[in-house]
Amino acid sequence: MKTLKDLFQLSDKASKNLEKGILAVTLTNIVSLLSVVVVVNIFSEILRPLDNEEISWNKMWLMLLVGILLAIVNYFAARNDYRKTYVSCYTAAEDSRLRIAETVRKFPMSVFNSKSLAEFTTNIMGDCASIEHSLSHIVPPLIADTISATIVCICLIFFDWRMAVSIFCTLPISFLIILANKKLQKKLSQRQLTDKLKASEKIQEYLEGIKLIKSYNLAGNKSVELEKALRSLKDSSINLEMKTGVVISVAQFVLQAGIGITVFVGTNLFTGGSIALLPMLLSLVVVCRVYGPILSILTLLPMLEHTLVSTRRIKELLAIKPMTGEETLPDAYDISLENVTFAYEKTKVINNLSLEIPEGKVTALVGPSGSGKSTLTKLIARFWDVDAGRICIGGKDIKNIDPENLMSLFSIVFQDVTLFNDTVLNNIRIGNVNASDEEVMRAAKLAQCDEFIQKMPEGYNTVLGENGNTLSGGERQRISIARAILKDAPIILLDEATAALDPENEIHIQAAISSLVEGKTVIVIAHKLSTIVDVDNILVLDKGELAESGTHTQLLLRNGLYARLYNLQEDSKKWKIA
Ligand SMILES: Nc1ncnc2c1ncn2[C@@H]1O[C@H](COP(=O)(O)OP(=O)(O)OP(=O)(O)O)[C@@H](O)[C@H]1O
Repeated sequence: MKTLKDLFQLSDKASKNLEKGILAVTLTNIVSLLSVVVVVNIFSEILRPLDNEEISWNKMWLMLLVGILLAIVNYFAARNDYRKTYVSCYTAAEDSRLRIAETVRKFPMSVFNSKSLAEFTTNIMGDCASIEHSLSHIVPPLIADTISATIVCICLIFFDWRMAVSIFCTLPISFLIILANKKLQKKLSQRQLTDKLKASEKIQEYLEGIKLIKSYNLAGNKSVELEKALRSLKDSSINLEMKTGVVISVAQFVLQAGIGITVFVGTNLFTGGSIALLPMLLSLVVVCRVYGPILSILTLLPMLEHTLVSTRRIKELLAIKPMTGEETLPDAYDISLENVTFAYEKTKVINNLSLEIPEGKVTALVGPSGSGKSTLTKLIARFWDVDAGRICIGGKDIKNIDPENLMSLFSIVFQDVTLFNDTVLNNIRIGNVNASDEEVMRAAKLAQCDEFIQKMPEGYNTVLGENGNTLSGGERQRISIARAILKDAPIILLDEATAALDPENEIHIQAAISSLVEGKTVIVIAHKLSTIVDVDNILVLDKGELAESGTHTQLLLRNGLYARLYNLQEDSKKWKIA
């Protein structure tokens, strides 16, 4: 019952259609049982001459009319059943998928740390498909069959209670067998779906790491892991099917023993003269017709249990609290951190950090690897919420600003650039979806992209392919800068934009960045300290704390961590590969 409630709660629109669908299936079932009554009545009339009685043609015509009416009702009910059921199942799946996609967008990044991409894909595609299937193929027949079997049972009790008892006496035992195995069924379903998820993760890992696997000759090792996951999935799937199959078969066998009991009881009652031929025949026909829906209930119940796992996973996902905030955006863009502490899991990455980043100036973040530079920029953009302290922009605590609104204040150039399988024009337009073609091209020119884009087969209309694999690292970064220029946000976060580039590309990128940062509040994470010697302010982080701050000259004079890092880099320029 709880499973059904959960399923219905997933989509209001779908559940309304589903109710109509269920009503239609019930009607179809009842019509098909009534048509048996009509046929039996016609036969009993045809057999009358054997008892030297006259056929009642009035009754025959009435039965014929009822038969035609039932056929018409059956046609419309079946049509409605089909339409409403399928509309509702696809609506529910669409609603769930859209709700998940919408909710996922607002999740704090901590959720992505604890859940793999394969898990999200499984939730959005696999679990929703499972709900789709259960709403189209399990729930309507299950409810409708239960209603129609109950109605038949009640009618039969009034018609002849002895026949009713013989028809339904095995039913409670069959249900007990199914219910007694509910726990086992749940365990097996859970295991199979977990194995399915593991297999998806392994396939994704294998495909994503294919370059690495080839270069390190890991094909053997990695495919062993993949094979193991797939074998485990096969085993748990077979286990689930076999054990469920055995339980269902036993329950169905017990139920069908009722046919023999009905024949035995009916014949005895008839030969004993306590039941007429017609009611006895009717009971025998009904036993065959009503067992169809009951057998299907016995099969559908375990399948519904399987859906419960998917429904629960989707409910859990939708229950994750998104980041919220009601305050309006600030008018000023100076950034201040007050005693900020943050840990990804347990280890503190930012430790009681306080600092100021002035508006309209360039501030560089430097420090040894792992000192928390990237983390700090992610906290400023509210990808994560701080554990203690606060971060303010223009005096407003960012925890009180809706993250999506807040994002409009930032243009971010990440180290790894994501490109979509779309035209160059549309890939840049991600910075501002309302920008005209001319505006996109202007941003591309400022970001030094125009030259290489013009050389592409179809210029700005060239489709980049899967993640823009055909572009060089420098070209990807320039596209990313063009996006940021197009967004024209007041705060720029630059994450190592010039790392690992050849000198020519670096000159292009520096020119692109100069266009981007003009008049903005800029935070740049720099590993190449030579690129930031002229910036307004340098913040040196060490183990999540502010070690030093000042201009390049001030910091060199201080002869502390910055001076050490700078001198090390200057020395490393003299290194050669022997
Ligand atoms: N998503 C994450 N989940 C868990 N730990 C993380 C995550 N991202 C970073 N860390 C850890 O937090 C610490 C700080 O990482 P961060 O990337 O902020 O440092 P960084 O100074 O930018 O380093 P680098 O210069 O090498 O990029 C590191 O120990 C890192 O392993």
